[in-house]
Amino acid sequence: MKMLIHPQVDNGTIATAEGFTGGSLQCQCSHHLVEVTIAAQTAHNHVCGCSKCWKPEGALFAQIAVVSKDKVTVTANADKLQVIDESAAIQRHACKECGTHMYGRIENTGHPFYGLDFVHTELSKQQGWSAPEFAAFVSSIIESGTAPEEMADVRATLTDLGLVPYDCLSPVLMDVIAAHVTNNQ
Ligand SMILES: N[C@@H](CCC(=O)N[C@@H](CS)C(=O)NCC(=O)O)C(=O)O
Ligand SMILES: [Zn+2]
Ligand SMILES: [Zn+2]
Repeated sequence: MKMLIHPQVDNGTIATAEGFTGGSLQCQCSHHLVEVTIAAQTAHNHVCGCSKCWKPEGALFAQIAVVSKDKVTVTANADKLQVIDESAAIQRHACKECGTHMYGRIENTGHPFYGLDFVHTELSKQQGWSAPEFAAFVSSIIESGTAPEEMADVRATLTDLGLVPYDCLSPVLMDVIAAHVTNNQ
């Protein structure tokens, strides 16, 4: 049975636009919206099944990509942002009013992904952001209430959508982490 994964991928993904140089993200408030401007194309876009990443209402997965933190600026209503868990590796800055996560930043300079921010490009009106490539932390959706019996359908749906399911990150990103650990011993 086909499962609903996330509105950005359920009906096919929007292709990456060549020459795309960024845009802005808005939170879901009806007024005084938090706005984050991203002055670059994103990379490693994927859907994430972990319990910590923000998902729109009803979605099984989050949609998330990375971009250099130097390219990320809060351009409106920054006072509405708060870090939801100071102890997490990814400091997720969320709107206090609507709960939308606007960007996640790694502050630990020794982290393999230090320098990258995590952003939900579904919050942008612009089209052409890097397209989702894979599915991460698939088994983790069980921690948010999906029955283990449904996992075969979830994995088959992801595969049909061209999003290879992984239970951690993609091999390319796992290699980045392993190389970082090795080079810092
Ligand atoms: N099974 C856990 C996995 C959480 C997890 O490790 N998430 C990954 C992908 S976003 C991560 O890198 N987390 C770091 C963090 O949340 O700071 C859950 O669902 O809560
Ligand atoms: Zn908001
Ligand atoms: Zn996640």
